[in-house]
Amino acid sequence: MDSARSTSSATLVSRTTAIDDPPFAAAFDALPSPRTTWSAPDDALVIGGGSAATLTASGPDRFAAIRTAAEELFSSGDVHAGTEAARPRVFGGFAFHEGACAGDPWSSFPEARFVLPSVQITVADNGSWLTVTAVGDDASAVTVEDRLERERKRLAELGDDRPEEGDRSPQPSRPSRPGIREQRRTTSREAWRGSVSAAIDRIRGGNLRKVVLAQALEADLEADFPRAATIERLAAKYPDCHRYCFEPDDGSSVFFGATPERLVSLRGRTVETDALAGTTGRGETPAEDEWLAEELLDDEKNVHEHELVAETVREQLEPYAASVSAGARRVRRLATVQHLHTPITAELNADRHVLELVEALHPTPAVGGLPPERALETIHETEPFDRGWYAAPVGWIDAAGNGAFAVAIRSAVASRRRATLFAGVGIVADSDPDREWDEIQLKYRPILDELETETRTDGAGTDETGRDDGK
Ligand SMILES: C=C(O[C@@H]1C=C(C(=O)O)C=C[C@H]1O)C(=O)O
Repeated sequence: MDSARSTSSATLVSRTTAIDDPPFAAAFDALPSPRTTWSAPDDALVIGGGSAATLTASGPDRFAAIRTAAEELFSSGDVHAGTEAARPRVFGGFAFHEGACAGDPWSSFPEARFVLPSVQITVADNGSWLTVTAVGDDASAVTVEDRLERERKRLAELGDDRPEEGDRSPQPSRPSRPGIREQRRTTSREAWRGSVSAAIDRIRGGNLRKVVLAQALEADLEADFPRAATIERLAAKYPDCHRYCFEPDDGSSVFFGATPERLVSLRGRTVETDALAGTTGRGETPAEDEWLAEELLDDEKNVHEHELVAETVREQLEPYAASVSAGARRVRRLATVQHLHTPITAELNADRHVLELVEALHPTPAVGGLPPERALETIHETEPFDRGWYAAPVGWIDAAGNGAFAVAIRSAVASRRRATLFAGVGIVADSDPDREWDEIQLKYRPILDELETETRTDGAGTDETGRDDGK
């Protein structure tokens, strides 16, 4: 049954104060669960803790249900945000499809869940801010302002532990990477070849144009998974990506990642989105990188795979838009892979809520396929694991219905001693199962590099495939 549940009932009270730049890991560790972090190249860094209100929903109507619940939550408010970046926003995400959160490691993740943090740290271009928010009959300006002052003092004490400039005394080091004791794949190389061939048969049979097939990799960790340190390292390594982390209510695990793919951002009537599909590796040298990029731009199979996405995104936006325009196709270079990328912008023909666009666009053929129903059927029949929030929309919504959503790829769920990683590839008629297998290994690298004790520098994935060829 579909459901929408909100723990909010009455007024929202929110107060913000300017603070010194907080030490990320100490601030993250000091906040209560459920914690959220969000940062993007054109967005402030947010670290949220606790919940002033939680919106959850399930079933096919989960997008509309969250929208209604968010509109209700934001319908009345006593807000002194001080700066735009610290205005009340709910942060969260959706399951890839209905029923995707049934099994491990997703059982604590609802099919849609957004949290209005009770304490939020915002690091924006114009400084750092601390916000306290409460919702409900007993929320009052006095109690929120009291709490703000207490949280400010607590945070300032964390900041006191930082070295003075020029202080050369030994500093506590970041927790190191946990190390991997054992890895298990959901899909053997043989099973993969079989699934890709079957998908290609469907495509050649005319039923399907493209399908994105994914795998999961379960890693048992040698030491506890260091949440804050991992998020910090991903932020340093992937400054051009959307970085996200979401804890379920019980804080028992965390879904996190650094994705190059924006699903949609809406500000007023201006929409920005990306078509991102078609992949090659990184070279050993700048010249080799260039050569691989040129080859990718000219490669018929990758360009076809990419154009299916770009065309579909444009078509899906058209009913909502006064104008849609696409930039030139280019190559997006990341630490371990390079992708074909087309930036797409649109002006809407009427005021819309960002979740209307999220629902219209998800899943794009970059993570689902074409036609969507056939692709989803193929995914269901093929993948032996639950996608959960992998490859689904994650982001934020504000009171005006603006928002920013990313596609949650290059991601994993980690509990104390276990991480489950996800990666997928687009299959078209002339895909080669072994090359697609190799591409999946490259797409695990951003997360795997944060779990293994030794970081490799070549980015080619040979170590991983060499140790375990998936048989
Ligand atoms: C599905 C993933 O990536 C998607 C698939 C791509 C491809 O097939 O070339 C490229 C980028 C993403 O749109 C993933 O990383 O898990």
